[in-house]
Amino acid sequence: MLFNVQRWSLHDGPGIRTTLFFKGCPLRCRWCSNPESWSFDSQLLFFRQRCSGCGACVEACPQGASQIVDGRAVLDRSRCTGCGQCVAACSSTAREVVGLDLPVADILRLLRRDAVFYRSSGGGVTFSGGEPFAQPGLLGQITEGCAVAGIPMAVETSGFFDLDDVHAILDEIDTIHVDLKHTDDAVHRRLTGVSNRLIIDNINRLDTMGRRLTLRIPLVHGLTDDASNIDGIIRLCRRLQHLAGIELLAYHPLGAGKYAGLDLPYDSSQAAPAPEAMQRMIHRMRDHHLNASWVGDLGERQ
Ligand SMILES: C[S@@+](CC[C@H](N)C(=O)[O-])C[C@H]1O[C@@H](n2cnc3c(N)ncnc32)[C@H](O)[C@@H]1O
Ligand code: SF4
Ligand code: SF4
Repeated sequence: MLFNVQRWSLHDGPGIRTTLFFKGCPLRCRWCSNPESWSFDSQLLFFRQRCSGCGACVEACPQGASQIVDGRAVLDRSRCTGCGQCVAACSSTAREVVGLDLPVADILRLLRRDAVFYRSSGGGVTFSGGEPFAQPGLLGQITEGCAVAGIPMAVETSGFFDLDDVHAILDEIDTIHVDLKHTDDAVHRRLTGVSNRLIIDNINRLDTMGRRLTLRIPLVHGLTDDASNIDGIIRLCRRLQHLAGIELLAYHPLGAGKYAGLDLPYDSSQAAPAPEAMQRMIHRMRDHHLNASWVGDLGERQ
């Protein structure tokens, strides 16, 4: 299952791209801008502040998951199946279903339609998410179709996957971006819910296989921008033989509103490091002859 297909994307790799967002992720990064990607199932986003209290959703819901309480709808998520029947009924646009169960043939048709733009711009398709490698069956069928159609492929991954399971898929993918959120395992567990051992192991194994990868570090002030993390990343990168570069991503709050729509808590005190601190980190990495750059929210590079 996907949760979004973004055409004409200019920021997820070279040229004009189509980005496929895979639904489902084994991590729970505190700052994640795509919380609607976490569950592998279709889900309802419900924006209560837009609700007029008309009750149309109560009528439409076959599960009895919606009720009107104090003039506004209340959603019982333990009953909601994400079927989406209430979405069309809601004239206040307070409801949206996330989850696209598209046949692979339709996805490939869409990509082939844009192939002319990929060719003229050096672009292609980018697999993002969520975690694309958490759905190896779907990803494998798409990469196979893209390889036949000659469509260049890139991936944005958390690095948290079983490399032996996705070896053949990786062989088809031209450009690899792997995140490393924190080099300290205990901190990584606290911030993302999982150990970083598999991720670091995969980065080292990909390098040993001769794969050129770009390492991405999301920088959240007070969580991932500490000197020991930056030093750990420098140490790791200096050992890699085929590193294409390091991209520092400053935290942005663009996903904050979606947490409320999913009834998930969000820490709105999170912030990006100051621009001068970002520059200092980049210079520190460059002092170690690492090709580091700062990629802004709109993909602009410094
Ligand atoms: C949404 S993730 C999807 C791919 C994969 N799950 C991962 O984490 O690499 C795509 C990129 O967005 C970054 N990202 C996620 N939330 C962010 C935020 N609030 N601010 C800045 N970058 C963020 C991630 O670090 C990752 O590099
Ligand atoms: S998505 Fe389906 S189950 Fe959930 S509230 Fe709407 S109609 Fe009911
Ligand atoms: S790994 Fe990526 S998609 Fe998953 S929670 Fe972290 S930032 Fe979000």
